[in-house]
Amino acid sequence: MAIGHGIPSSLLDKLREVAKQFFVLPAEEKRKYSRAANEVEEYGQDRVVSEKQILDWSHRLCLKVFPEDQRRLNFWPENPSDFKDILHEYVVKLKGVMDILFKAMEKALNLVEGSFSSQFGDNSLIKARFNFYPPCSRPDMVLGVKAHSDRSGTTVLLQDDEVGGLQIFKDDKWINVPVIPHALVVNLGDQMQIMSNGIFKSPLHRVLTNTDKLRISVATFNTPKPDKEIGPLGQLIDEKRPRLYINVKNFAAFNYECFQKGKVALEEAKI
Ligand SMILES: O=C(O)CCC(=O)C(=O)O
Ligand SMILES: [Fe+2]
Repeated sequence: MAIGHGIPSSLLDKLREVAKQFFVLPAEEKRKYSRAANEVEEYGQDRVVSEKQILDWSHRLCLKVFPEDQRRLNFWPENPSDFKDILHEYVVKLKGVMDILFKAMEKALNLVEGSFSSQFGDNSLIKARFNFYPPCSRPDMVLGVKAHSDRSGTTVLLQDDEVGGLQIFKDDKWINVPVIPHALVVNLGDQMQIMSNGIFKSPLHRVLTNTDKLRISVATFNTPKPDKEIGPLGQLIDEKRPRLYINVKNFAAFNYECFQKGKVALEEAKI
């Protein structure tokens, strides 16, 4: 949980506000931003891959924000009119926070500066995902997001300022993540677990639904460029800590392949 990250509270409030304004628009209006069936970006629900699948109780708007020239601006909401500017301002500031995070993680493990960030490449891929969880009459039956670990390198999450629901799995228990309105939740993803040779963990987490309140969150994922091969840093491999993972390119595709076979990517990447 990061406070003192330097992003003004007023900007975080505005981001949540425009997200809410978009989400409460009529379905017709939101459908303009719907993704194509084979895409994961833009507006929609879980991708349906099987008839037996239980869908998450959420809608999502997923937008590529960096590299800037890869933005698909026609999918960035026109309504509310300040959505685009506020998202841009937020992600520019957040990128700065992400760069500081790399330095802090490198320092924590006594690594040469740039060890992690160079594996991401000069123009790493950053996506913002707006999660909207409508009130749910049967919170005992369905989750807002099923248990998962993030496929990213690093994730920074802006939670709802009032409504909790996020839990992480630690010591065999689900633990509530507290709601601190202007804090950012830093969550490391699978690729950081691999790069750190298992020292940093990519935790399992999930989101509960609730009966009477809408919840909003904005998750921003920083991912190495797909053509970059990532793997455990040489500086973190020695006799006491042998290499735990193979090198992987395009982890998103690797993950999807594993998922199709009913396997877990982090397990498949183990030596
Ligand atoms: O809504 C949240 O608090 C978490 C969402 C999440 O885990 C995700 O988008 O990967
Ligand atoms: Fe997540």
